[in-house]
Amino acid sequence: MTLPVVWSLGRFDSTGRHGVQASLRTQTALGCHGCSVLTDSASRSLSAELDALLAELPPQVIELQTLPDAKLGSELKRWLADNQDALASVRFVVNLDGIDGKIEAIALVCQSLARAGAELAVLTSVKSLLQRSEVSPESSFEANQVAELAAGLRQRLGVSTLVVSNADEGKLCAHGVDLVLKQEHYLLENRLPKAAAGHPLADVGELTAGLSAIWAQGYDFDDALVVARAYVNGLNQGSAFEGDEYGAHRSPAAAWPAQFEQFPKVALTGSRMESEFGFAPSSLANLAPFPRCDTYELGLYPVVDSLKWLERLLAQGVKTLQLRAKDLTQEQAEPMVAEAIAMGRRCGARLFINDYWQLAIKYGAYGVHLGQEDMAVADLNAIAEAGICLGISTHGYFEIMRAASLNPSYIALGHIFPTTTKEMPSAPQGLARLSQYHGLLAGRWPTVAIGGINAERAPKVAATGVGSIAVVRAVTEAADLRRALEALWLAYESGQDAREASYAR
Ligand SMILES: Cc1ncc(COP(=O)(O)OP(=O)(O)O)c(N)n1
Ligand SMILES: Cc1ncsc1CCOP(=O)(O)O
Ligand SMILES: [Mg+2]
Repeated sequence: MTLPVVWSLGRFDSTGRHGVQASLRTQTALGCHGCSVLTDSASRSLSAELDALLAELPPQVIELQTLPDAKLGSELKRWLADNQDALASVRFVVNLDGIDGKIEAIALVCQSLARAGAELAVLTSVKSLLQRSEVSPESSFEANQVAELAAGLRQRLGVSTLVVSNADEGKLCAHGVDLVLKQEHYLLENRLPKAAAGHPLADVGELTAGLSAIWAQGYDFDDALVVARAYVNGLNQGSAFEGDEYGAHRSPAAAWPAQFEQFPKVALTGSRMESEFGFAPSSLANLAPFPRCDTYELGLYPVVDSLKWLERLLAQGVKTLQLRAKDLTQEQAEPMVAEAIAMGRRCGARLFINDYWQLAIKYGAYGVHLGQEDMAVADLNAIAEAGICLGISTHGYFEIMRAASLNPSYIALGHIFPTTTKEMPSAPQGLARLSQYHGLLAGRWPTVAIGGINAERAPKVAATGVGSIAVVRAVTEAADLRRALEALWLAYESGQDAREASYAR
């Protein structure tokens, strides 16, 4: 196994609790090889050290915890500019809170990185944001003011991504919030535990270290941030106070986050929090709950594009299925959707309608399936009020948490393997990630795996404990439909023990 390499540029802390040593612990716990470069020792040549490290262990991510003094700062800037090509695919994470007052210095370094074409995220706390904007953190301020100041800071620093964390419970809102500003924006909501005496809460330092380690493993930025926040929440929840003791301290049990409660909620467009920050008017404040599916185990789930296929599958006793007819106008789709819903009802099947949610409401479908983009534009209040089940597509941790915030009827996880049925903008998730995702959601929502699944791969998919296997080609391209369904069912049934074990975790 090849470990991703992450560099931390920061200070030495002889207690081992802060600085590069703390980052190293996080990098190791989260599955990376960490390299440490000290920025508080002027006795060495920084560029010679970075040259040697670049030759031997080129990084996927560089974490800048603190900026060196003016002399080493200029040397670092020069080195970054001289190595633009070699650094073009490296991502950078900067902990602005570790950089005392040197806003010009950090802006210079950021601009030099931007020229290298590198992806660059700067993380800071609300307190530090206000201080840098010359607003007293003690004075009262509104969430929308913070969003405005953050937008200004992002521009001043010239960075693609700025994350502002609020860890001061009660100051900004009653909960912890990460405000993420990119070309678009989003808000992560965290339940903040109280700090125990003598055990300060982990915050931006741990978040930058965790983000670096997870981003280095090929996750998209938003997925990496959500997992890093879950890691920090995990440190701050029970585990931080239950680890082994050393001196007067406890060693937090650092590990890949696997508990749903650790993960932040992603605020939905139209949520109360989005409106507090001045982003979108509140429209989902009184969203009725979506119906629960009658089981966590939706079983084999064929997704097809015609009434003919639905008829054949219903005749074979299939009980969960989807009509996915693309690119029709509402008028063209209406008779097909109406008939599909009537057929599903006659056979006592759970029939989901993809995309055409207005028609699903009009004809009283069992359920609707929506993608992430549809979620933002569909009338979710109308779907919930009509009492229609809702399934949501996801493609990684961030989207899973956004879907979960909606409390839908099921969550689909895809695409697991390469597929030719649909052009996918993201990479296949694979079985290991499917297992992690299902582990988070088991016993809370029914899960559905989709993408490239056939009879040969289905037993491995079922072994993850996932509650349903959705297929297109494995059914529509089968030479013998009855046999294909039998093989897929057999594979699904082989996962029964794994499914039961997953609810108990
Ligand atoms: C069970 C299931 N999972 C995912 C999808 C994909 O839905 P969506 O993201 O809306 O994309 P299209 O299917 O509309 O192309 C699905 N249909 N079913
Ligand atoms: C609609 C959809 N959404 C994610 S993958 C997929 C298509 C899956 O098709 P197949 O089972 O033929 O790979
Ligand atoms: Mg769709």
